Amino acid sequence: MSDLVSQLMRSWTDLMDWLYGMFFQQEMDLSILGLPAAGKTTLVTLISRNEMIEDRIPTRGLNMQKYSKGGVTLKMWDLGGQANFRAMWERYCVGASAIVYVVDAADSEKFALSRSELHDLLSKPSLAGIPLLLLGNKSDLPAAVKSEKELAEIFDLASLKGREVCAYSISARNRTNIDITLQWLIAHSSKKS
Ligand SMILES: Nc1nc2c(ncn2[C@@H]2O[C@H](COP(=O)(O)OP(=O)(O)OP(=O)(O)O)[C@@H](O)[C@H]2O)c(=O)[nH]1
Ligand SMILES: [Mg+2]
Repeated sequence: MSDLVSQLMRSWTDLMDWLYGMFFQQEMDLSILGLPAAGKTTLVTLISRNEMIEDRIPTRGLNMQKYSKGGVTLKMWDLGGQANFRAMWERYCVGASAIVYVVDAADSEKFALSRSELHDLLSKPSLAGIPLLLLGNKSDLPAAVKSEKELAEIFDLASLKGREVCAYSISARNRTNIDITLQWLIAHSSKKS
């Protein structure tokens, strides 16, 4: 009986999501950035296809994958992290609803470089005011910094003024905190019809 009730509730929620989507469809462009091997493509593939990719294939240039729920479609622009691709990060962030900056929270040797790339990017006047979500990925690894407060300190997020800023500890591999990540993106991205 309770199975039937929960199934009916799910169908009702799906119907409401679909109806809402028919009338209030919104599309958001998200730029997913970070140093090589931070886990950007892994995360984006998990969100859009619910698949965990194991092969390490560095992104050359960019690729785009979508995720839709209810009336919201997230267009996730996954940009390559190698030095020669970083030059185009700014171009793909202009006009974005939010910037998602992924760091390998277990690779402390790269924190300084990752922080300076983040701050260089966000100092561009063309990107003023765009919300930032910093994701400390690979929380499944023992060496990972898992405290969100510590991540915010390491990446000096307090100095970023004039925009929404948040940090979450996640694991794309273990699917940890992916739900709150999606909630933040949907709630904090500026709305575009
Ligand atoms: N342990 C662990 N490994 C992960 C996690 N997410 C990604 N990885 C691994 O990290 C490596 C790099 O992942 P990618 O998603 O290709 O990294 P990327 O940020 O897209 O890298 P570029 O495209 O080169 O900029 C792969 O071997 C992934 O399997 C995670 O949450 N935990
Ligand atoms: Mg990639």
